[in-house]
Amino acid sequence: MRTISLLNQVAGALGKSTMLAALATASIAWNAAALGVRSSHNFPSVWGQPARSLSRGSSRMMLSIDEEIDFATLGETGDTEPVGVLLLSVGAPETPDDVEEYLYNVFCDPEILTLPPAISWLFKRPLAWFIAKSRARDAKEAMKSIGGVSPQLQTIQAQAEAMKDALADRGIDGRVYIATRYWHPFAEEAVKQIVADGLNKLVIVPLYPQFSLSTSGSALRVLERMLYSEPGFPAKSSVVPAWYNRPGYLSAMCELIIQSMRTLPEGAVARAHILFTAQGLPRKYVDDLGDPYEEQIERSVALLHEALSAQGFSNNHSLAYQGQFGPERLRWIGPAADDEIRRLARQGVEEVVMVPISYVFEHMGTLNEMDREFASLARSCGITSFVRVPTLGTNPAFIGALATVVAEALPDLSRPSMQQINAGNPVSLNMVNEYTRLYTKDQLQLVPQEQPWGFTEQAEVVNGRLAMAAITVSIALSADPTLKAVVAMYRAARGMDPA
Ligand SMILES: C=CC1=C(C)c2cc3[nH]c(cc4nc(cc5[nH]c(cc1n2)c(C)c5CCC(=O)O)C(CCC(=O)O)=C4C)c(C)c3C=C
Ligand SMILES: [Fe+2]
Repeated sequence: MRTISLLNQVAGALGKSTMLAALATASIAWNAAALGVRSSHNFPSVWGQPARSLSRGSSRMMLSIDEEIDFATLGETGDTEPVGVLLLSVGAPETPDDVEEYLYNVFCDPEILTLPPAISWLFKRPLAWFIAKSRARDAKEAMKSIGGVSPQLQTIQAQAEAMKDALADRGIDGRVYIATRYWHPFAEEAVKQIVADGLNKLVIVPLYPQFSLSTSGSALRVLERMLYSEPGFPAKSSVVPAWYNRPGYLSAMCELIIQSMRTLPEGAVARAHILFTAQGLPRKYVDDLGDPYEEQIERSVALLHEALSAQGFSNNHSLAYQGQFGPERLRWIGPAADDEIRRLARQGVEEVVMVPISYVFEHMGTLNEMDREFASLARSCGITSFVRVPTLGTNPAFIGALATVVAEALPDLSRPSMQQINAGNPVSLNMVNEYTRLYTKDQLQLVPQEQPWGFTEQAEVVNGRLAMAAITVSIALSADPTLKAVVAMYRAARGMDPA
C-alpha cells in the first residue's frame, strides 16, 4: 500500500515506534490547534479536498486511445463570445523558504498520499507535515542548485500570453488563466478571477500531455467540486484531459529532438540512442486504479519514433522513467532512467539524446535530475556525448497545438447540455448529475471536508479525548514530560529495546 510504504520510508529514518509516537504527538498538537487556531496561510486547493475521494475504486475514468479522431474537422464555431482557458499545472515554491509548505501541500493531496478514510482525517495533515519536513532539506538544496528559483510559473505565464495570441490568430477571444495544484495561483484564485470576469465558457487544459490520476486527475477533481459549489462557475465548460497524440504536439517535439540531434558531433547522429524519459509513477496507480499514464507515455514514444523515422531519424530508442522516490519496495513503472543509462553504456552506446516527454517547462526534474545527475552518470559510465532535449516552453508549434486543442473543444461548449439530452444523444454522467441535481450545494457539504486548522465536528470530539489523554500522560510523566519519555514508555509497553 502506498501509504504504508511512505510510512515505512519515514520509519526507516527514525525507527517505527519513534515515528508513531511523533505522529500521535503531532496529531494531538494538530487537533489541539483545531480548537480555534486558523493558519495565516490559506491553502484553498488543499483544504478543499473531500476526505473520501469522489470516485475511488472501479468507477475510475479510463481513457481509451482513439487513433481515428479527425481533429481537423472539429472546431469552427463562428462564435465570438470570450472564452476562458484554464491551464493546469503542478506549481512550484517561489523561494527555498516556501519549500516545506509546498511539500506539505503536495503530500496533503489524496491523489499523492492516500490514507484509509477512517484515519485520514486524523493522520493526514501530521503525516504530510512530517514527510514535508523530512524531504525539505534536500529539496531546498536542489532548488538552490538551480539558482534558488523554479522557472515553472514564469514559463507557464509566458505560455499563457503566447496562447492568447495564438487563439486570437484563430479568431478566438481567449482569456487565459493559470491554476497550479500545490502553490499560488491555486485553482480557487483562478476561478475567482474567471467568475469576476463574467466568463460563460471555459476550456480546461492540463499542461500535462499524458493523463495521470496523480496530476491532471487531482487538479480536475478540485475543479469538479468547484463546478458544483462555486456560484458563477462558467456554465459551459469542457476539459481536454490529454493531448499526447495531437499532431501539433508531436511535430513540435520532433522539431526540438531533431535540433538537439544536430548538435551532436558529425557522424554521431545516426549512432545516437534516443532515450525518451517520463516522470515516474508508482505501479499501483496503473495496476490497481487503471491510470492510463503508462499507456499514453508508451503511445507518445511510438508516435514520436514514427514521426522521427519519417524524417530520416530512425535511431535506436528506448523509454525510461525518472523522479522516483521512497523505499526500495515501492514499485514504480520502469525501467528507471539511471538504470537505463547504465544499461546503454554497458551495451557500448556512446551518444545519448535524452528527451523529456511528460514535462512542458523546465523545472527541478529537468535542470537538476537530468542536466546534472543523469549527465554526470552518463559521463562516468563512458557515454561521450549526452544531449538533453529542451522542454517545449513557448515553442510556437507547441503553443499553436494547444490553441488548436482549445478551438477543437469549442463546439462542445456551444452545444448546451440540455440540447444533447433533447436530441437523445449519449451524455456524460456529469451532465446527468447537472440535470437531476444529484449534486446540490447542500449535499456536497455532507461529504466530509478536510479543514485547515479550524473546527470540524470530528476534530472537536477527538480534541476532547486527546486533550484528556494528553493531560493524563503529562501528569504521569510530570518528572520528564517530553516526547522522549513518551517514546520510552511506548517502547517499554511494546516490549521493545529502549530507543
Ligand atoms: C507519488 C508521488 C508523485 C507522483 C505520482 C507524481 C506524478 C507526476 N508529477 C509530475 C510532474 C511534476 N511533479 C512535480 C513536483 C512534485 N511531484 C511530487 C510527487 C509525485 N508526482 C513531489 C513530491 C513533488 C515536489 C518536488 C519533489 O520533491 O520532487 C513538478 C514540479 C517541480 C518543480 O517545478 O520544481 C512537476 C513538473 C508528472 C508529470 C507526474 C505524472 C505521473
Ligand atoms: Fe510530481
